Amino acid sequence: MNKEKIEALVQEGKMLPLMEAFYTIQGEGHHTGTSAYFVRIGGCDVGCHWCDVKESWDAEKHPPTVTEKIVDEVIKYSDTVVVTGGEPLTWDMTYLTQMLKQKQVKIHIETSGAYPFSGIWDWVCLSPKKNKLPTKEAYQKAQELKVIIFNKHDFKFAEEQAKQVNEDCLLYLQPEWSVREKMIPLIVDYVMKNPKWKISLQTHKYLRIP
Ligand SMILES: C[S@@+](CC[C@H](N)C(=O)[O-])C[C@H]1O[C@@H](n2cnc3c(N)ncnc32)[C@H](O)[C@@H]1O
Ligand SMILES: Nc1nc2[nH]cc(C(=O)O)c2c(=O)[nH]1
Ligand code: SF4
Ligand SMILES: [Mg+2]
Repeated sequence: MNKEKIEALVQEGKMLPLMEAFYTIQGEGHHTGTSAYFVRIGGCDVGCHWCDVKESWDAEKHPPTVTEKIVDEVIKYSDTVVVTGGEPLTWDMTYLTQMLKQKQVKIHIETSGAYPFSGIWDWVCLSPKKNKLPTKEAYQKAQELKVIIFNKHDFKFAEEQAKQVNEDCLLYLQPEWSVREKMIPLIVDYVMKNPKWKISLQTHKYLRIP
């Protein structure tokens, strides 16, 4: 297939730059501890300095993969998929999620919400970033707000973000991994004083699984 044809299919969401896909345990947030198949799609321009998957940023480094093939792999492993990245909303998620729904898969997304919302989702985990705030639609669709705490100012950012989501949205504070030792005591204290929040830890890193 020539380059133009591939680019056109990627634009339509019929091919996607796939970085990796793996069956594991959801390590973070509301569904922590539950098995799921992860699909990590390359491409992200948000630029978080502490991002733990910087290799995902450049979409050109990840091979355009036929969306049906991604779906065929998912159903071999799990009835639940977590679509992550990179930033999955860089791409049109309509086709991928339609194909997954046809197979009765429960579809979760991990997103910064920074790009136009697309796709049909059973669970939206929104993790807003200061340098590129979520769209209005992302705030409305989020079932879970997961704010990363890198420094003290991030508690204020978390409260501002909590005002934007719908009233049923679950609220999580997650320590940035490299500063976890310093920030966990502050998060513990904050959640005890502000019980609408819960703690989310990257448990897969403690478990040493993908
Ligand atoms: C790698 S991102 C990919 C999905 C999407 N771009 C986003 O940021 O939500 C997946 C999750 O990991 C979180 N994350 C990334 N780097 C982290 C770090 N160093 N410590 C804690 N959480 C991190 C993100 O905030 C997001 O909730
Ligand atoms: N086990 C596991 N759980 C996760 N939850 C969100 C992840 C992500 O990178 O989006 C992630 C991940 O990379 N691994
Ligand atoms: S938005 Fe997500 S993938 Fe993009 S840099 Fe930030 S944490 Fe990494
Ligand atoms: Mg991760």
